[in-house]
Amino acid sequence: MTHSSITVLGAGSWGTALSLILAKKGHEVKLWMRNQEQYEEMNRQRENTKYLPGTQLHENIKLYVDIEKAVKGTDVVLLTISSQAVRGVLKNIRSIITREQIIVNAAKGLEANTLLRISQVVEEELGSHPFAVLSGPSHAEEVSKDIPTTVVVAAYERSVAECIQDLFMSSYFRVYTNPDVIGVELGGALKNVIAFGAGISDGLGYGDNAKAALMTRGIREIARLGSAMGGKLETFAGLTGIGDLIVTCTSMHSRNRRAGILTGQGKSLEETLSEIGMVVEGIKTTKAAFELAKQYQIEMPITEEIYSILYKDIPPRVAVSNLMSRDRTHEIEDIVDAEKINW
Ligand SMILES: NC(=O)C1=CN([C@@H]2O[C@H](COP(=O)(O)OP(=O)(O)OC[C@H]3O[C@@H](n4cnc5c(N)ncnc54)[C@H](OP(=O)(O)O)[C@@H]3O)[C@@H](O)[C@H]2O)C=CC1
Ligand SMILES: O=C(CO)COP(=O)(O)O
Repeated sequence: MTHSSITVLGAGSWGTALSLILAKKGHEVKLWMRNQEQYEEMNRQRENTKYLPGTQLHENIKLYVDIEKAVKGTDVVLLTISSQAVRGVLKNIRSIITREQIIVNAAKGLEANTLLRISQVVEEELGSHPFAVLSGPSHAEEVSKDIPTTVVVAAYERSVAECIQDLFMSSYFRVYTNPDVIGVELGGALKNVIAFGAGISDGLGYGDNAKAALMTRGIREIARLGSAMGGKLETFAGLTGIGDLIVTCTSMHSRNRRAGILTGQGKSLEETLSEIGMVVEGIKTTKAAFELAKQYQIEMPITEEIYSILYKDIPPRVAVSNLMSRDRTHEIEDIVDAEKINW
């Protein structure tokens, strides 16, 4: 196996877990963080006590606060900061990064003020650049314990997708490829909205029926908007769509779901975010998805109600009642013309 050097931008839970996979495979990892205190603490403890406690950092992981030193000369640059931070970080590396370095995005969100996918943000900031996106059902807490996990990598060029597939593949981390960059990006971002909703349902004390309803109707919303925006329907039935939806709607590791639970229990958004203390991508992505639904004229009732809870202070129970009292409809009428169905 040839060994590569990889820059990981963002030492949160995901950046640390992905660094561990790569380091254990013998790659040289340069893990960058912006915070000097975190850098000193992590260097001392060889552990990310804030974002991923309980896992020792592998010796192949070197820590950096100087972004120039972290980015210079590596083969791959992995983005593991929150989606809203990506543009700012890219601006800082614009004059350092070269076209030989593949950018891999692992953040799952949409840029709130522009409604752009991360690949579009990369293109705006760096122009045409080799790019891949890594997504799928993969909680950092489990990956860092070598628990079997599957993900998908999408890129415009097959060689780039396969290069990143080979980079990450291990005995416990299985990587599939997919040419559908738009679908993989949107699946990963939009599932956070539904996971937040699933959490609200749990916080209200509802049961498994309500959760199953949200997940099933939720994936339809994701697929409707995602395909209107250029993603392939099959992608949303895969790891980035239904796969990630299952894991985030059901796992207590999910920050989106946990934030939803606190919201359903009546906590304010401020209280919720301070209690979670980590990035909750679904909050900003809900707003972006709501606006995109309007732009593409796509019906997304669950997303609209979650938007109302978050941005119009509608009580969660009222939002549920709004969903349950919608006009009767056919289950698949948005895909098949109801008049043409053979009863
Ligand atoms: N955790 C997981 O299991 C998974 C997460 N993801 C995705 O990965 C992305 C990161 O999530 P995760 O690691 O969990 O988040 P965390 O909350 O654990 O960490 C976020 C990291 O981003 C850094 N950051 C935030 N803003 C900036 C900025 N402006 N400049 C530089 N660094 C910044 C934080 O640094 P600081 O401490 O200085 O604020 C921190 O290191 C998200 O998009 C998430 O959806 C995807 C799959 C799995
Ligand atoms: O995307 C994830 C797992 O696949 C992480 O989800 P959360 O951000 O909700 O924790």
